[in-house]
Amino acid sequence: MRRTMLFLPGNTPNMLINGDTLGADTIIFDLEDAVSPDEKDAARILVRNALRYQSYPGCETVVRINPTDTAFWKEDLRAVIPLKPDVIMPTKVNGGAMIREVSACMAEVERAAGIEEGTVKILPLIETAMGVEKAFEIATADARVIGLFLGGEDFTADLHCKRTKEGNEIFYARTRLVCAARACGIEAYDTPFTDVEDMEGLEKDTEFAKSLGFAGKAVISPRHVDIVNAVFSPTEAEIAYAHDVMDAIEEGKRQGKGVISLRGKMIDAPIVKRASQVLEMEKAIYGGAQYE
Ligand SMILES: CC(C)(COP(=O)(O)OP(=O)(O)OC[C@H]1O[C@@H](n2cnc3c(N)ncnc32)[C@H](O)[C@@H]1OP(=O)(O)O)[C@@H](O)C(=O)NCCC(=O)NCCSC(=O)C[C@@](O)(CC(=O)O)C(=O)O
Ligand SMILES: [Mg+2]
Repeated sequence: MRRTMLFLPGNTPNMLINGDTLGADTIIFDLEDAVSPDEKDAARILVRNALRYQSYPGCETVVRINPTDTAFWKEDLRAVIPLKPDVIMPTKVNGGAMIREVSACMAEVERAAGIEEGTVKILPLIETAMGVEKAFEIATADARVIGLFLGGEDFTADLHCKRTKEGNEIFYARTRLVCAARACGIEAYDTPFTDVEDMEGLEKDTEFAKSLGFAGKAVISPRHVDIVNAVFSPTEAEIAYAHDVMDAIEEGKRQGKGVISLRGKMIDAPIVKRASQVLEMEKAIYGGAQYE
């Protein structure tokens, strides 16, 4: 479950220290664009120490590394992989070859550190026109890939267009990523909403991302966590309905029927599939059935 993925700039110790207490499902230690080139070494040491000395219970840990055309990315991997973050996020990913290159370097570091090869996963950040066009190739490039993550700011810069709150300019990229990810049985995660003060805009943007099929969204501020978590969590009514669907389908089975009706609406296999997804989320969030 990755409803919210909170970015923590790697060079800000106060943000790294309490990252897991802010309610996000995932925290992303950033060594890339939130860190200026002359702070890269310091940030790498800080993130390494955070992974070594802090524990982040209940939070997935991701490290966002620098692009493969920089002098930094291999150093990033050598510094953090021995501390076993859950996931590495390569940046400006524009094809499957880049993922294989990162994965090969990760394997080298894993072997040297005595860690089973393949332990640390990959969540590619797709934020170029080429990356969007090659989304499926990226998703299938390596067994470590666990999802696709859209970066709207760099993507619109690459398109030479303005990023707007309405998001028409990223609509194609959003749907393309969701479709490529789901075609491979993995999930897509949406770009952050960058206006820290606009909670109404955040909620609208998050609702829209969810309606397209995204499983979660990045956030840059702890103030955004509750809204994004709420949007990506099933409501009480959705959970109650999912239980009713399961009860109804069981009753239908007893009566030898594949299709039944619940409060005047047809219930068949896709509806049952969606209901079971809601119940899985209920279990993941509440540790069991919350409403029966
Ligand atoms: C935005 C802002 C400067 C606002 O600052 P403000 O000072 O106004 O925030 P306030 O709300 O006043 O802070 C109140 C208290 O919360 C603490 N606090 C704030 N943020 C926190 C946080 N993230 N984690 C933990 N703690 C936090 C703060 O330390 C303070 O604590 P305290 O002093 O104790 O009261 C700040 O949030 C921030 O730096 N965010 C992270 C930015 C970042 O990582 N960007 C890179 C990743 S995105 C990216 O790269 C996108 C992409 O890759 C993809 C694409 O393409 O889309 C691209 O290409 O663009
Ligand atoms: Mg970016």
